[in-house]
Amino acid sequence: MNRTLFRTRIKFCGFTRPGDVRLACELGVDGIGFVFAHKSPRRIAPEEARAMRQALAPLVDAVALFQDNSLDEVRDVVRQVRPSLLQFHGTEDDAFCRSFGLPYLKVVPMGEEIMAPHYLQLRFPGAAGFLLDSHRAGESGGSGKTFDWSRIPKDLQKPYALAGGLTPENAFEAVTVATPWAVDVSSGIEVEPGIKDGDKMRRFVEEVRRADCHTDAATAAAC
Ligand SMILES: O=C(O)c1ccccc1N[C@@H]1O[C@H](COP(=O)(O)O)[C@@H](O)[C@H]1O
Repeated sequence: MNRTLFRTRIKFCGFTRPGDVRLACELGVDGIGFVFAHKSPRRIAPEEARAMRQALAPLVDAVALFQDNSLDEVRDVVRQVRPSLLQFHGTEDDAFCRSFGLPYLKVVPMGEEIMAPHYLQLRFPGAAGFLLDSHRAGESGGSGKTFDWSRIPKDLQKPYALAGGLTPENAFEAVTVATPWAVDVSSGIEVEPGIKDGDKMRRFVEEVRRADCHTDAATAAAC
């Protein structure tokens, strides 16, 4: 991909407080994630997410994150929260993921041997993109652990978001090494699960933008 003028998209995930959502939007984040996965310490009720959605700035995606939630649970979130993007971390198949009529990201667990890219494409033809996270299939995401970025297949046929253990300290390297479409972070910008740290959020965005200027000589000249 020609990365001149390219800007790595940033998603911050696992919000529980409207003030954190407002600050993330002011920092220029592209997506705000709300977690509905049962095992997560960041899990919120649809009613809470609905209230927090009001804090989103225009043109910022509200992302609803699930991990093997039931059809009715996802439907209820879609109805109440009106997310613009869904993110599935579990064993959901393409038919399930696309049945809500919204674009979705399917998580690829990088904690084990991954499917060949052409097979991923065949399994999830309806996915808007993939999200590469460090856990193994069946384990929870949001682990705060990185994986070996050199294992990312070169020929993924859709845009991908890089996740797993990203922090302000490694965001620059992550973007320059992996050149993802987007980065997604939860624990690396927190004081504790669900409680975001304003300074970490700001430094994370700064580091991604610094990397965007660095990855292409022409872009660097413009930055
Ligand atoms: O954030 C969670 O609690 C969570 C729970 C279940 C599945 C995914 C979860 N979060 C996602 O996990 C990755 C990486 O998170 P981290 O930065 O390593 O903490 C990211 O996509 C989160 O959206």
